[in-house]
Amino acid sequence: MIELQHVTKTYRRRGAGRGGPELHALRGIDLTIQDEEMFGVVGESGSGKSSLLRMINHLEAPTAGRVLVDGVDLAALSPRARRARRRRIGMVFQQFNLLANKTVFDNAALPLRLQRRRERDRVMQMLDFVNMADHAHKHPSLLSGGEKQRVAIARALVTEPGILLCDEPTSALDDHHTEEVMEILGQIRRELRTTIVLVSHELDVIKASCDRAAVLERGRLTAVADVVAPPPREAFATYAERAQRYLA
Ligand SMILES: Nc1ncnc2c1ncn2[C@@H]1O[C@H](COP(=O)(O)OP(=O)(O)OP(=O)(O)O)[C@@H](O)[C@H]1O
Repeated sequence: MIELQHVTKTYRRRGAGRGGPELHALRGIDLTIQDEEMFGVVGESGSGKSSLLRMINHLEAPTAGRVLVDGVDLAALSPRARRARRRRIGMVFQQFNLLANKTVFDNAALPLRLQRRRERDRVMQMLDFVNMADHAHKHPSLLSGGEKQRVAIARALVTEPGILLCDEPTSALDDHHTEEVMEILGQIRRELRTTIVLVSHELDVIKASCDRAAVLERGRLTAVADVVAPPPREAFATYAERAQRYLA
């Protein structure tokens, strides 16, 4: 379970020195995310979505309030214990953040290598899970955006995290690759029983995948909505066919 208890995050405005004006990115957020939920976070640009996500793995520390993950406050741990806990939380980003000079395999293996673990089977298993095992020897420059994101997901999962944080994972992708990535996130949740927190400004993506979603406005939590799934979409053979039907 993830609990945010009256979390506030204040930044010094970019370029402002000490004593300069402050920017309130999050204001008094109270929020509980249950195990195995697919939980959305929506809001306009600058509303605090990424800041909220980065609180959960303590990439950012709250200015006030507490963040508990399975009852543990990461801020109260030693740096070493915090690092160990953080490994139980995976993260994927809009821009994939793959290393260009490493193969798909080496990119996916990176979190294990950092722990001096060589578990080839585990890496291949995760690449297989995201349907990228056949591309293991390739470099990222040869992959489509959707394929890159699938490798980034395999990398995030390789240490078997109980929580996966996704920061705009489909925002750089076209519709087809967005569906592919969202299908995989659904599969992760169903088969690996991972709790997923999904930040997106794309309401369609949240509606199609999440159980509940937090709505942020200028750093405040304005609602936590129970998401009602949309009616099944018509299946179209091609993007062109769908575009024609949608636009007409
Ligand atoms: N490290 C930082 N230093 C100063 N200000 C920051 C920092 N990180 C975020 N901010 C500011 O905090 C506010 C919230 O930013 P955040 O990135 O959390 O919002 P967001 O909803 O994820 O936006 P976007 O969708 O554009 O990524 C913004 O005004 C942003 O400029």
